[in-house]
Amino acid sequence: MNTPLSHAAAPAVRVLQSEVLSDDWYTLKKTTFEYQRRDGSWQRLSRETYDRGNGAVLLLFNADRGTVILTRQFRFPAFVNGSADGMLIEACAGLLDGDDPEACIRREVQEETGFQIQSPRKLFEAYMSPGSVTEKLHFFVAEYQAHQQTGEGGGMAHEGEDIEVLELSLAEALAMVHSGAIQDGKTIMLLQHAALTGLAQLL
Ligand SMILES: Nc1nc2c(ncn2[C@@H]2O[C@H](COP(=O)(O)OP(=O)(O)O[C@H]3O[C@H](CO)[C@@H](O)[C@H](O)[C@@H]3O)[C@@H](O)[C@H]2O)c(=O)[nH]1
Ligand SMILES: [Mg+2]
Repeated sequence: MNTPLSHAAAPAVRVLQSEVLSDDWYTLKKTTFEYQRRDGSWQRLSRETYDRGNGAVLLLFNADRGTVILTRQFRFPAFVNGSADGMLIEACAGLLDGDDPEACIRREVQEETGFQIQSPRKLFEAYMSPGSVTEKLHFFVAEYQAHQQTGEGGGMAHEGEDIEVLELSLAEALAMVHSGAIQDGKTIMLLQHAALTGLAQLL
């Protein structure tokens, strides 16, 4: 067994050829490259990568009430992969679209939930599906008070968004993770982080 740092130096990669397979919405490429294995030998590989940029996600919470705000919306990829109605419960999230992660998540929270947040706190960053999707997600938390909800949320109807805003206790949300009612990875990560830390210590 090796220590985690035994292959920490940047791996040697020689990109030989890259081909765009689809760029109708975001970009799917097929790239052929040579990778130097740990024993020094070079191996030719081919991988498809779907590049839709990076994203940000935020858990809105109220420590006094013990609650969180989540969203519920139709996700077609989940629908084609076994979700009965395709409706997923998620923390508010969006694609960076050229913004920095904090500006992005402020905008998305406003559009999707109607809340205007004060000071989001960055927790960590994570690759969510690194075998094929390039995306890195920036994780945030922010405390909310009822008076900060200045709009209805719901997302951008002209872009096809139809987002329901839910307020749940953290305990209810965690029970929904265990029952399978919440099946979105980023949301499970944030809820479990909140459970480990405790809502009062999240900020
Ligand atoms: N026309 C078209 N529109 C699309 C397509 N794919 C996405 N959209 C639209 O692009 C917008 C993206 O909305 P955002 O709120 O910015 O992103 P998101 O889909 O919520 O993404 C968040 O969740 C993802 C899934 O967990 C994350 O991957 C992502 O990083 C982010 O956190 C939505 O209006 C959606 O309908 C497509 O193939 N075609
Ligand atoms: Mg979104």
